[in-house]
Amino acid sequence: MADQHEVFEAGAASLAVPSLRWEEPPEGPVLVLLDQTRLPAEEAELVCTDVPALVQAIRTLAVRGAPLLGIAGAYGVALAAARGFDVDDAAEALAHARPTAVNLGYGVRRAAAAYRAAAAGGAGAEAAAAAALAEARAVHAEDAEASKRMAAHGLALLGELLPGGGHRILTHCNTGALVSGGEGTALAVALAAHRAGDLRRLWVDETRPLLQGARLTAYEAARTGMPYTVLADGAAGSLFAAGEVDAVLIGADRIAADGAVANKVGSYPLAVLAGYHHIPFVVVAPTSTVDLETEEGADIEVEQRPGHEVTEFPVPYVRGAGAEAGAGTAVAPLGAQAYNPAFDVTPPELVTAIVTEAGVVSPVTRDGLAVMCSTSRWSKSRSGNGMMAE
Ligand SMILES: CSC[C@H]1O[C@H](OP(=O)(O)O)[C@H](O)[C@@H]1O
Repeated sequence: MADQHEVFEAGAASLAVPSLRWEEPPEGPVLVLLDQTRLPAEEAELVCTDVPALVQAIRTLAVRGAPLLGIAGAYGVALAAARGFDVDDAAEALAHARPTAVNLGYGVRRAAAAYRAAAAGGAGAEAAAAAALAEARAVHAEDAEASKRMAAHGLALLGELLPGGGHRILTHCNTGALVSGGEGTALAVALAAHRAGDLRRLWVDETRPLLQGARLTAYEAARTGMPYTVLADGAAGSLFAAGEVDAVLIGADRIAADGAVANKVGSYPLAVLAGYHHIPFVVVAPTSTVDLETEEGADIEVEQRPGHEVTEFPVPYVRGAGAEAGAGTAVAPLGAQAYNPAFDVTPPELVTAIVTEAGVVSPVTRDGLAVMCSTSRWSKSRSGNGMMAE
């Protein structure tokens, strides 16, 4: 168990244990998750033996982050198939566990399509389950490769936008290895800059209400030796005003065909601040996060989460006492109403560039995104029922 005050040796891996792994103990296959609601105080693992357990883990953000949700969803289908549960029911439950991150449905559909194709081809239950697992592993491996490519494209973009190095990067929420098959999306770019000696400061928005920044990005930054400072979300404006931010790097949960970006709530205000202060606002996401079938930002379903996440300090997320109402420490009067959207949507005109594994789109246009997605290794079928190799 890591002591959250432990100073990790510079250059350590960003995670002590993988964010997720498939295991096949004698009693049957399981999906082992690093429980992100317990970090940074505990590196606790959650063993999922069935789909309801995985759905609950997704809903409570024990496993979270768009790319990792796609990977977890694919393994969830494989788990259902391997344990003889109904794959169609499993796919439905997993795909609807959280509404905004498009990756979740994409990963589920890929594994379910592989299972169904095998079954339709005459494969028995065991072989069809193996096909679903192989597809889940492919989703996992592709995301790891995409993470490497995004880091390289993002580092090159920073070099163009900010010649001279010494970048002061502000980031929001958590977009590192905890959300990826590799080292993440936006945080992987910051880590690449750090390894290149070009990261002067990583400003880490705490990211209320669930504190993915203060808890998770700080955990990853400490482990990798990045020079980081945590700040209250409301303090970001004064950093821009003081000229202390050179670029904003964030992730995404769904990018609409027009380039509108759904990301953790608090991202849109950062985009407005960056625009006002003429600071690059860069989104880093794999093409699996681009949803060409959602025309524009207004069409993106933004997840509304329980009010107690706002009205109670998330002590459960520090002590791991669970995520239900009443488990935290009330900071608002009992019965207070709360507005708690998990995400907001940034219009394309406020986005300087979108970095994907297939390259960089800037300026952000509908055509630019469509071309980018068509050149990536996987291109979404227009029917939206999954991914097809070109
Ligand atoms: C690069 S995906 C990470 C993305 O997911 C986070 O949402 P959540 O913590 O609710 O899963 C946030 O939007 C991050 O940008």
